Amino acid sequence: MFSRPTSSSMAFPKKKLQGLVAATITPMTENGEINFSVIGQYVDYLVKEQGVKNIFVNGTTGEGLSLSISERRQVAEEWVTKGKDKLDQVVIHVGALSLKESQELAQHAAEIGADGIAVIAPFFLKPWTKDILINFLKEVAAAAPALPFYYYHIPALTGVKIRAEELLDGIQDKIPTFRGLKFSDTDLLDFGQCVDQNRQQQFAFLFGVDEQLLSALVMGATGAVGSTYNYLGKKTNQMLEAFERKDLSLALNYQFCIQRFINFVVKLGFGVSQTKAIMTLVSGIPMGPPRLPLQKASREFTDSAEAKLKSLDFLSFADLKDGSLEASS
Ligand SMILES: CC(=O)N[C@@H]([C@@H](O)[C@H](O)[C@H](O)CO)[C@@H](O)CC(=O)C(=O)O
Repeated sequence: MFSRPTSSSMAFPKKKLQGLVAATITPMTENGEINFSVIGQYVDYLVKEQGVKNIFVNGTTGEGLSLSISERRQVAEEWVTKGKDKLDQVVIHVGALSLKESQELAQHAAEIGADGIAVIAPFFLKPWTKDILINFLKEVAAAAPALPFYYYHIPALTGVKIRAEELLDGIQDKIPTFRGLKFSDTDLLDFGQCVDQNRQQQFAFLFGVDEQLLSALVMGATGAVGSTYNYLGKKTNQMLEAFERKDLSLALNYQFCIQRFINFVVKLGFGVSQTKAIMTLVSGIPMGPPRLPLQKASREFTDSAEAKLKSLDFLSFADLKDGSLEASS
């Protein structure tokens, strides 16, 4: 299944991770098994229909922490294999409660030729200080010494509230492979200070709250990782282009439009299950149900989301593929 040279013999990718990064969904069958058969089609959809060429695998959206270690390895391999010569970068989230498991996944990511690894803070027995968290991350990063390392900051889910700004202070002395931050939090003071205090570094600052991306771009975000880029990648890329051209008014129009959709679904109850249902609807690729403890999105949710997407002109009726509703009944 491995189709790329091993990373131990490769230098870091020359290009900094930037632009949109889709936090991939892990497609599943109705029986709850991973549906590897649609991943090739999923890659093509992201690249051709959404203009998204970077992915973040086995993260929150990918239900990475709900998969077994063996499943995580297989999912990572499938994305790397199917993304070869099509995707720019494949970053694998290898965070786990067990340091050993995290190291095993990091090493595996290097072996299969992934472009980077990311790690969340362990969230059951938690690190309570910056130094302890750094020690954990350092041990994981050391298992893949040739891969760029990203810290995945998502305090609302991990419960680890150590500020990213504090963590980044001197981080490369401890973790030489550190290349950036995936910041999934709404604290723009913390995010802005991460950028401001590390201007001399070439770090990637990847923002993870899709509905607030424009504000983060103003603060210096160099890219974004998120669930909505699976199906709103094209729209968000238009916002990025407007921002690049310094057409802030147009960029704001795009952001507001995206916010209208996210605001609508958040009020209905929005999470990974709903992301699976929306992606099935928009792409026509069956994403299947989520794994317990998550519950499948209701038919009512999907119908409302579909109506909203149409009213915002995010898809024409022709964009809806046959059978696209099957996973949301
Ligand atoms: C809590 C959560 O799932 N946040 C999403 C966002 O993309 C989020 O779905 C979006 O901003 C809508 O609220 C991402 O930050 C998660 C992510 O990047 C991942 O799946 O690893």
